Amino acid sequence: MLNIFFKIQGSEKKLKPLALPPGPSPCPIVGNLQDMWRKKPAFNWIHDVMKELNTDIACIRLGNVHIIPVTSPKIALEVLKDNDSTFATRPLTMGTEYSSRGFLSIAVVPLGQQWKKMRKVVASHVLCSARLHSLLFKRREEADNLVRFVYNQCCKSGSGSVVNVRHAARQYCGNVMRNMMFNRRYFGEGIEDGGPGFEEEEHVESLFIVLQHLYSFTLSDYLPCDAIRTVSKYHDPIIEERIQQRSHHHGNYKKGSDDHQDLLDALISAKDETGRPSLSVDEIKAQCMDLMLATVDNPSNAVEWALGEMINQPDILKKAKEGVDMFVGKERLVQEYDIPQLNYVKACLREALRLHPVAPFNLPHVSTRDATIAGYFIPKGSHVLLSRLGLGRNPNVWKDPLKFMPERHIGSTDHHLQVELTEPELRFVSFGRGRRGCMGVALGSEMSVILLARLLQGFDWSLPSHEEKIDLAESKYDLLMAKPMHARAKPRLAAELYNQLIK
Ligand code: HEM
Repeated sequence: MLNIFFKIQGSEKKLKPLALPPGPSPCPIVGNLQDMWRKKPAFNWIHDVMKELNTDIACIRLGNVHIIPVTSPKIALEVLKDNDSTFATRPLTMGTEYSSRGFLSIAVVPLGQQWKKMRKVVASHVLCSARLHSLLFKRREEADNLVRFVYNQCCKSGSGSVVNVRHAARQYCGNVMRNMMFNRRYFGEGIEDGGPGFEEEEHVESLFIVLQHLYSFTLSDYLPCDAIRTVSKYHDPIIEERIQQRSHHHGNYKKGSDDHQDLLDALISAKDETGRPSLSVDEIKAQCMDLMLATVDNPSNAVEWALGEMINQPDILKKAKEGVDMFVGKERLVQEYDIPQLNYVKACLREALRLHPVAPFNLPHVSTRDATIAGYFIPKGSHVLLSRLGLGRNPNVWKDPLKFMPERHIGSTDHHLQVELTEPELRFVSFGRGRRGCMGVALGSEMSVILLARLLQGFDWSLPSHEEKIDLAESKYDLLMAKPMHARAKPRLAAELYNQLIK
């Protein structure tokens, strides 16, 4: 059989064949492609196959590529901890090549000099704690705007109004990143009540289309191209204009004035050892796209699911609200400096990230050489997919895995005092770990906690009339809630607190 790798074992120098992980037998040439297409969505088929074979690691052949899904933390750690450097590159796809302008940015770029350079520039100039700290006021503006936007919807009716939580959450994420990156909330005129205009709707919607298709198993390279063009249509003129301005004001652009730089300024003004700009115009454009894509989906999806689950379990909702009231009170709005106190809110978010990940798999990790994982042969070029779904819902790891139970994250061994959203033990995937781990742990955590905490503190949430439960069904095609979550919001703080947000 072709798929067997012979390994010389110890001093005996006996040839011992290592097998590939178990999997459905592949047809010649196309492998398992036909099976997978017949049984869409692909991730369901893959998880069904693994269940049938009773395995936490499998091998699926798509054409000549070995896809290796993994559903146990032990094996996941073997990949991202013990063999991190072997599995640190990404697949080459048309979609990712296009979205990164020819592999110029970070997240989807294969391991190499370009990835290294961009990761270094972004780590030291863009996502460093000094920069994030200096842009706190922008995140605060957007946290206020979120409350204002929801409040304005409530004011339309005395008993509270039904709010589209998905919409509010996604727009908050888009606003935060637009404000931090481009120093603006709106590409166009915006809307009086704090909500998005046409441009912002189109921007955020296009980001989600790109994300949905980046590594999908379907041949959908054309759809994301349109969406990428739409995002670029908004970003690129701002980037070009800013680069021009900065080159005109070169003389006045003092180093000491770093304080008010937004992320775009930070990218433009980054210098290499010789004092020349580190990044080309294309690299800046690609990196802005990359950061925008990386920011919007996880926090908004986690909060939408968390709040839906919490409305269906009022005890949990009450406990989370009481937590915020106890540490923050009702006299002022919750802020980032409160986050260390908000352990129960963070436990709810961890639970949402575990049970309702935004995507079935982590970003793919491709091996740069042959390797052995869980005693199986993993050939060079394999795509290892840590299953966010399989890990987070693994019944050998989690009791009642399908139940939303934030308590499971409180006081567990590695979280004595502080609940964090990170999960380095990979019992579920939140930010991953290792050299391809998420670069936005601090920002992503802050955004998620503030988004949920502001919604909980600012409003009493309940079911829309005539509904007995929030419908927590998943979409047929992915892991999003089948329908955008709608719930009734009623202001619960003094009117002055909301009114002072109205600009
Ligand atoms: C709750 C929010 C977030 C979650 C759950 C999350 C999760 C992840 C995950 C699972 C990965 C892939 C890790 C891997 O390949 O093993 C990743 C990669 C990445 N994330 Fe995040 N992320 C979040 C927010 C952010 C934010 C706000 C930023 C930046 C503004 C960001 C920037 C990145 C980048 C640049 C990568 C690619 C790293 C690389 O390939 O070298 N993320 N993130």
